Parts: sequence; structure tokens; C-alpha cells
Amino acid sequence: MAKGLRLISERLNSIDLIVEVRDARIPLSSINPQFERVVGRKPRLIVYNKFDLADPQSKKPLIQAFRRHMPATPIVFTSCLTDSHIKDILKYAATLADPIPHVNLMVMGMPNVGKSSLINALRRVGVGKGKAAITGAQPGVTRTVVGTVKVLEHPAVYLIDTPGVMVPHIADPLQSLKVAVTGGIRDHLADEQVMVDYLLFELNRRQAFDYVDWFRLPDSQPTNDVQVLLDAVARRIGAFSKGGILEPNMAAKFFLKQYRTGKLGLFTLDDLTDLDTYFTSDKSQPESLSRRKEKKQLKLAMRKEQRLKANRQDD
Ligand SMILES: Nc1nc2c(ncn2[C@@H]2O[C@H](COP(=O)(O)OP(=O)(O)OP(=O)(O)O)[C@@H](O)[C@H]2O)c(=O)[nH]1
Repeated sequence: MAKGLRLISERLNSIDLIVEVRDARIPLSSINPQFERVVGRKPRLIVYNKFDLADPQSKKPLIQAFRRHMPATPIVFTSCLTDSHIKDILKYAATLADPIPHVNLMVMGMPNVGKSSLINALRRVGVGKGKAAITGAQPGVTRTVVGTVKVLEHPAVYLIDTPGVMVPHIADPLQSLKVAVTGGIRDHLADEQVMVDYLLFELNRRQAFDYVDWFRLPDSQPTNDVQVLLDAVARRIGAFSKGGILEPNMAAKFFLKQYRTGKLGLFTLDDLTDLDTYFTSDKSQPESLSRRKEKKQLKLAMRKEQRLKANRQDD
């Protein structure tokens, strides 16, 4: 994390525009407060990527809130899978080319938000060239600086690839869970069954009950009990251990994958009903924790979620 941020601040002088990538499914939770401090007043374009997986209704309140509170910062909603709105980024970058001869962009963001995919998409759309950066389903793939790549000929727009910025200390346990379920924390650091429990809670809250039929829940009824869900999923996908025992971990992995590929519906997990309060609140947070402390923090969040669940069942 510290190395990533140091590299970024070292390069900031030669950058004309920061392209900050966030996950559209967690438009607030994917903000990195340390990052806010490092980038300071540099011109910035915010890209809400993976919009193909987010609630389409989430766009309007975000655009309106940015207009009210950060009018100088443009925002774009993209999907790197379909190259949707990638051109808008290039168009905006091109507007900065006068009077400077060429524009240097830097893509930044939290792990797994799609930085490398965006770099590839910008190249593909801008100059019709293939892959410049390696992508991966697990966070932390973007490690090395690939170098400078041209993404537009006229005017000349160059892009500098950067290492992914690590998730900083996340004060709010719910925010940790959201980052984890959207893939921003390596899965082995988070308890997949707790992630599924949180997703189940969100699905039920939205009355998105498709999972009941798909996984043939008992009595065709929704459930609040993650074990009931995981048993049903395990049965449905044939996740049994040698002795014929159901494998909840395998089921949890499967369920998470369904969510992450949009098969359980298009959701925005952050609450966007009171963005004015969010934008006017003090978003500064303490310095980043070490990886060990981060892991401990996450475990505490998971335990809290489990306690909440136990209380829900007692009610
Ligand atoms: N559905 C969807 N998936 C995307 C999109 N952009 C990227 N992905 C997927 O998200 C995963 C992570 O993408 P990367 O481009 O490797 O993300 P990154 O930010 O470079 O990741 P790190 O290496 O962890 O920093 C990959 O499986 C991509 O295929 C998008 O717009 N929509």
C-alpha cells in the first residue's frame, strides 16, 4: 500500500489527468480515503466501472450529487466488458490537449475495480490495439508498471499503468463486507460463508427471490438462514465431499461467483439515499493498517456479522 502510494505521488508531476476507477456496485465503499489525500488537487475523472453489474438506477443520484458537491470532477459509468462509455474518457482527456501538446493519464483505484481492464479498453477503443495490462478475477494482479502506452493519436493521449492501490484501513465492518463480496479483498482473507450470509440478507431485503427456485430451497420458500441456502446450493451443484457430506464452502464459492457475474441481479450495495450527508461529512480516516491488522479487522467484522445473524435468528 505504502509503496503503491509512494509510486503514485512520485509520478503525479508528469500526469495531466488522474482516471480514478471505482466499483459501480459500491460507489462509496470503493473510495480510498488515503488516495484522496495523495492526489490532492490534480484534475481527476472518476470512472464508475462494472456498471453492467450495478443497479442502473444508481447513476442519476450519483450524477446529481457530484454536480452539487464536486462540479469540477466529471464522472463516467463504464463497462470494460462491452467497452461502454470508454470513448467518453478519451473525449474528456482530449479536451485537455489544448494548449499542452499531449496528455498523460494515470489510472488509479482500489484492487480489482478493473484498472487493467480499463487500460486495455482505452487502448482497444482509442488506437485499436490489444492488451497492454494483465487482468485477473482476484485482487492484486496489477503489480508492475507496464510503462507508457498511447491510447489516442490525435491529440496524443498517453496512459501510464500503475500498481493497484491496496485497500486501506476500513473503519466500517459493513464496508469491509461490501468490498469483500465485490472481490476487492482476496477471498482467502475473508470468510466466504459470511459473505454469502450478507448477500442473502441483501437479496431478501430487495425481495430478489430468484435464488429460491434456482437452488430449490426447501418448501420453495426464501430463507434467512445461510446454512439452509448453502445446503440447497451444494445439493444443486453436486458439492459433496467423499463421504457424501454437503460442502458449504464450495457452495459459498459458487454462490459468490453467481453474484459477481450478475446472475443474482444488478445491485448497488451502498445506500445512495442521502448522498448530501455523505459528501459533506468528514471522510478522512486514520493511516493504513498493516496487512495483519487489516485481516484482524476483517475477522472482527465477520464475527460482528455472525452475532447480528444469531440475534436475528433469536428474534
Ligand atoms: N462485469 C465486469 N467485469 C469487469 C469489468 N472490468 C473488469 N472486470 C473484471 O474484474 C476483474 C478484475 O479486473 P482487473 O482489470 O484485473 O482489475 P484491477 O483493478 O486491475 O485489479 P488488481 O490487479 O487487483 O489491481 C476481472 O475478472 C475482469 O474481467 C466490467 O466493467 N464489468
